[in-house]
Amino acid sequence: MSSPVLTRPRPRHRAADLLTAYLPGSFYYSSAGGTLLADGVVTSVRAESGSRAGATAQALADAAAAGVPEPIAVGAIGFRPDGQASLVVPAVVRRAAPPEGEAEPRRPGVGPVTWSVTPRPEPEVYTMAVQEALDRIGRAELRKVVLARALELTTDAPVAVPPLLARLVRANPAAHAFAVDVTEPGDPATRTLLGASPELLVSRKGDRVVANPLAGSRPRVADEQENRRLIAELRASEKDRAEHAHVAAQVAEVLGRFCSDLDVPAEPEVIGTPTMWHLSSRITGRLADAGDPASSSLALAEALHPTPAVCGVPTEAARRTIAELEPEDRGYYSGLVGWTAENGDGEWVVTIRCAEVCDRTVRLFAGAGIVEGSDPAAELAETSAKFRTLLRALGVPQDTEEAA
Ligand SMILES: C=C(O[C@@H]1C=C(C(=O)O)C=C[C@H]1O)C(=O)O
Repeated sequence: MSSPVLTRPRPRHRAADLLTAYLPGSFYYSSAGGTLLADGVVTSVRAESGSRAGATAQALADAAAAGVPEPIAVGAIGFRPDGQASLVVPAVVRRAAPPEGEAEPRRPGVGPVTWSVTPRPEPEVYTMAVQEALDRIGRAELRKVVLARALELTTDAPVAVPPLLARLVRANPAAHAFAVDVTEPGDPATRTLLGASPELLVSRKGDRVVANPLAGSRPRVADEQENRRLIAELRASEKDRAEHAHVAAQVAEVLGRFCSDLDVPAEPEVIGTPTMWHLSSRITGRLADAGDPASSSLALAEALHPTPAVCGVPTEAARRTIAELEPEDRGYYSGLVGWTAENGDGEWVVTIRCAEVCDRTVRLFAGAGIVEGSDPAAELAETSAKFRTLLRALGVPQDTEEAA
């Protein structure tokens, strides 16, 4: 560890100022709970998969012993257990209230930019994979699997991340917006993972925990009457309710191991983002032993990951199916991103509606849950709709969007 860092007593900042102050290399996170901007590195947490919560707790204890006041760890963990992670104890942490859509600073737009878009794999290959997954579900090899696909966008100049992040936050201040430095050796420039996730994996404050799994979706359209029809259809759809029930049941089962009280809604509700409608279950609980390191926010997040919102049921069969049917490695997509404090409090979200930006290239991922009754063409359309969160922030024209 490097020498202790001097931090002044924490001033209150304006959310808009923290967004303006963000530069690639920093960690930004905002949600309805507040805004956080973290800079500098006291320690990088190095840990093998599965033990990241333990290594992070150790790094936080070391930082506190070295004089860092109220240290936190921030970062992202990839989808695969043996995949990458980027977790640090930052030197300076600034916090502010939640972002407000109106009051955001005016930042220059991203465009006009010409993008070349490459779907990976081709849409027909994706629908064939969905059909293969349906065949496996039909043979009872598994009950649910989430299949994802990627879009690679390239332009002729380096992509500016700060205005892109500002547009994501402005478009949906209630989303869990994030930007994380995930640069790897050999990258030609800083690599940033950024996005606006609607899905809370777990948050913890004292002995209170909240998880908000989503699954079961419809695209959101411009016409309000059609939106009302889509919401009613989603609420009534047996297929979507089954897809959602898998996720809510697994999240409740895992949290139940740590909680003395757990409140699981009997029925999902429908929530909206600017681009999608989702079935949602807000699950709340009280930890049996908040002082147990196994109940820190990151330990809970690792225990929950991967939920069937991004993997499937049973988990191992779904993992194998994903490895066999998805040609692209997911990297950080469908992992977790967030922060954890020394006392165990923190907030982690599912890394979706996101992209990795490096130099002139942007890589987007989106997935859809496949269960008995899924239609390959509808699942392809669902992934296209999910790409829109990022495509709109990038200013990609509608016709290019439709081609995706
Ligand atoms: C996998 C994604 O989203 C997840 C899958 C959903 C679904 O299949 O209905 C809905 C919300 C998310 O839990 C994604 O956005 O890439």
